[in-house]
Amino acid sequence: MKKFDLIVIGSGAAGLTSAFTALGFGKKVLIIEKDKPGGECTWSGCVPSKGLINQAKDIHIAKKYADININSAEILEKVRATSEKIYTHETPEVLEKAGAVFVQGSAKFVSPKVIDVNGEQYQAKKVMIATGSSPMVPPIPGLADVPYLTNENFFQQTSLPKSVIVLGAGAIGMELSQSMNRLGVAVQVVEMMPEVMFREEPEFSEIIRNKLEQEGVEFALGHKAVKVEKTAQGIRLTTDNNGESSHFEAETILVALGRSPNVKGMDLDKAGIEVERGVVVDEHLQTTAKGVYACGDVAGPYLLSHMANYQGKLATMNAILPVINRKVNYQHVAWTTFTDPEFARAGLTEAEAREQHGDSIRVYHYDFEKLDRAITKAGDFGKIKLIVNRKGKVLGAHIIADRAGELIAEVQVMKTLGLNFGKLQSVIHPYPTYSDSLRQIAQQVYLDNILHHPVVKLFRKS
Ligand SMILES: Cc1cc2nc3c(=O)[nH]c(=O)nc-3n(C[C@H](O)[C@H](O)[C@H](O)COP(=O)(O)OP(=O)(O)OC[C@H]3O[C@@H](n4cnc5c(N)ncnc54)[C@H](O)[C@@H]3O)c2cc1C
Ligand SMILES: NC(=O)c1ccc[n+]([C@@H]2O[C@H](COP(=O)([O-])OP(=O)(O)OC[C@H]3O[C@@H](n4cnc5c(N)ncnc54)[C@H](O)[C@@H]3O)[C@@H](O)[C@H]2O)c1
Repeated sequence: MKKFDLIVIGSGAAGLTSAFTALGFGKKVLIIEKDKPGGECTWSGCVPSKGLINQAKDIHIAKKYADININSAEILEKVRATSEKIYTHETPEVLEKAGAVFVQGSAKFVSPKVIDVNGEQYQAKKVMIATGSSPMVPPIPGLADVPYLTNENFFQQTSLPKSVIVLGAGAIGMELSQSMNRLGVAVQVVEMMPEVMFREEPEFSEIIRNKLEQEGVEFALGHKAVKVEKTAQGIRLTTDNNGESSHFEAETILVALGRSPNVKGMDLDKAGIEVERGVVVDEHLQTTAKGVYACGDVAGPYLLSHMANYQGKLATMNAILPVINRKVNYQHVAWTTFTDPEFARAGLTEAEAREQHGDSIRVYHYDFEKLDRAITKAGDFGKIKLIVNRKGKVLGAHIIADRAGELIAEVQVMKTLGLNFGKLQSVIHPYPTYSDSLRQIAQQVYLDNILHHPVVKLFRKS
């Protein structure tokens, strides 16, 4: 039986980070992958979705100036070419050149440290589960009998449909709905919650929905999908809205209702590895089997590429260098939804901040109507909400703006390093820039820090 320091199962964002971390420490690493390396991010997630979003944005702008003939077959070809380009950094040859052994096939546990692939067994001192997640397809009557889309087959289509029902107004539903609509597809979004992106700052979710509605995306909120039928033209969806039935028709349906961890067929029970919402891990990312770790979507709780990287590195260090044994820390998590405008977030919503810190929090609202850079580009829209504690340290930030994903990074630095946001007022920002908005908010935080200082308060009272 071939022996390794670390066996990594899965080579998406989490598995690749894990493998490269261990290789960096000179460890003998086996990567087992049932498909091509790269995982969801490269083939059916971040990369192709952003490829589509960017092309749809270009076309949306161009349509203001000219009649554009949209060829969705060509657009999807370009999207796939982008994935192939990223893949050139992740091929089995690249992985083997970096020192890993790559085996193609589905991994199954024989015992905690022995893995079977295609009938051959491999042993390791430590094992990393990084098998990702798959679209969650609930047992809605009739759904299994119609040819539905998920992120897994969406980017493989030869062309876009004329009309689509998008089930779910989460990150996938919102990003793909806007892009498809901009590319000429009639889009109806069906969401069971009363607002889109229900985990986000509510007033910001509403803004982003209004933006998509203005462009022509239709929303049915508070509608739970209950039945799907095939029709001559495509499909018919029945929903339940507080006991009332409604019907929606379209050529096809896209299911974007959340994710399930990829654990089927892995015989995790033979290794004593427990699964609940994902593979159960402790604060060191070790599973219920000693020496077996898990990272990325299969473990959760944040199903994001950068969190897969973060966890992949931490879990691997804990596995191969046990003296380190760091605890996972989710205090400073940020993400961006790549609608146009983008919607970025770091930390708590206002309600969460109030619940945890009481009414001592301070909330700042900033509108790009005040920002010279935005004024120079007519109609440039942007809003920022910043929540700080009584000391001026960031608890949460929410930004809707062009390139909000870049802007949030500056807030994220202040937040993660525990810096008083008011200090940013003394940092020279180029003019005219979007990031100058953050300096302007910092100016206000700085002044309020002074006004809220106990000594100043005393003087102001007297
Ligand atoms: C449409 C869409 C857009 C997204 N956009 C973003 C974004 O903009 N930003 C962001 O941060 N996140 C985004 N995400 C989420 C991101 O794609 C995932 O969080 C990330 O890819 C998870 O990485 P992973 O390594 O955990 O899993 P995966 O990338 O799924 O990798 C798991 C790998 O394991 C392999 N595997 C599974 N089972 C086995 C087995 N038994 N044996 C061997 N191999 C196996 C799979 O083939 C796969 O290659 C998006 C997701 C979707 C669906
Ligand atoms: N830009 C990004 O970072 C990005 C982009 C896309 C996806 N992702 C990741 O992928 C994950 C999965 O995305 P997703 O959009 O599939 O899931 P999600 O959990 O974000 O959204 C699913 C939505 O479906 C709704 N829903 C569930 N059952 C329903 C039913 N029967 N009828 C109507 N609505 C129903 C839910 O209320 C929810 O709003 C996200 O959690 C995110 O972490 C990230």
